[in-house]
Amino acid sequence: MNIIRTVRSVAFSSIPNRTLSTTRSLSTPSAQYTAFEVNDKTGIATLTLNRPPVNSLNLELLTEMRNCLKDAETNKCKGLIITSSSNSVFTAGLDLLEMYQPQDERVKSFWTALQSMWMELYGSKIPTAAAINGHAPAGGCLIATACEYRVMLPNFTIGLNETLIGIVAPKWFVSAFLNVVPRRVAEQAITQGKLFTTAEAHHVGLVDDVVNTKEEAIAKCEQFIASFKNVNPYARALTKQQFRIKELQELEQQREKDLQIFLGLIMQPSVQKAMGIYLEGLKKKSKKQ
Ligand SMILES: CCCCCCCC/C=C\C/C=C/C(=O)SCCNC(=O)CCNC(=O)[C@H](O)C(C)(C)COP(=O)(O)OP(=O)(O)OC[C@H]1O[C@@H](n2cnc3c(N)ncnc32)[C@H](O)[C@@H]1OP(=O)(O)O
Repeated sequence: MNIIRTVRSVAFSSIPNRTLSTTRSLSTPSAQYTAFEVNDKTGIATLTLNRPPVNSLNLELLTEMRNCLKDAETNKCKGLIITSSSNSVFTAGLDLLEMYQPQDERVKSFWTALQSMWMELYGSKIPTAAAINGHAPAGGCLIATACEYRVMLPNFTIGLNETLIGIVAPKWFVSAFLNVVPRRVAEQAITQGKLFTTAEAHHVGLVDDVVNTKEEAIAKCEQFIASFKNVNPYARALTKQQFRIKELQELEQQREKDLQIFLGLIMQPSVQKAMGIYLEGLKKKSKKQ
């Protein structure tokens, strides 16, 4: 597969209009798990998650994502689309191997990188959209709900399934979910660890649209971003901020406490045991396929 490397530090305004090739991707040697392209004509950036087999979010992928998000904003892109290079998985959520029998310093960096990536995405000044072209459990759902718009392909699943693994979705995972579905639906689903099918997710409003192909999904995201073309970007950003500032400030002020709560929970022997069993189940299933 062709891996497109991350574009860094390229002012969108400095990219000339070209008729033949309409996307630009510059490479940086450190981008391993993401492709980041800016469409010369539309100014829309696409961040493609590319960590086979399931785009599980490890420290390095989270760090790359955050860098791409910062670049998109710094370079004044018109909007940002997140999608996956896989045909069946948007992202399998957090890499369980980062949390199972972890090394002390690494697991702290991992959680801190997740907090930073989420704050960057949730608080992004530019319009953000998720083209969900595969399963999006837990951390996958977190990324989708941090965006302003979601479109999903049929017959996949999305939701916060943490309780099924014996862990707890932190408050900021839940608050973003609550932005898009009614409280009653959210409470029931998250306590059950429910993974919604695409059709169910659409029915409850967890995703805005359903389309059949990745290309259509990207086109829908582009339409959503283009819907702001007559809106002043500064006014838009400040208005968005009013909706999101509370969750952002809450996490910013409590980052260390949030980290300690996370460590306290995942380091419990019963949680480690449950995670080990869950991982074993995934591996057995994967071998059978
Ligand atoms: C009071 C407040 C307290 C707050 C405390 C906070 C604590 C909260 C902590 C964490 C929050 C957690 C968030 C998460 O995101 S946890 C991850 C949840 N993800 C999942 O449950 C998804 C698991 N995966 C799947 O269901 C499937 O893999 C799939 C549907 C995504 C894709 O299926 P398929 O294409 O059939 O792939 P395989 O299942 O065969 O998997 C291939 C390969 O990948 C491994 N794998 C899958 N998912 C993960 C993962 N999330 N992490 C690591 N590895 C994963 C799988 O084991 C296979 O490996 P292989 O056998 O070695 O090939």
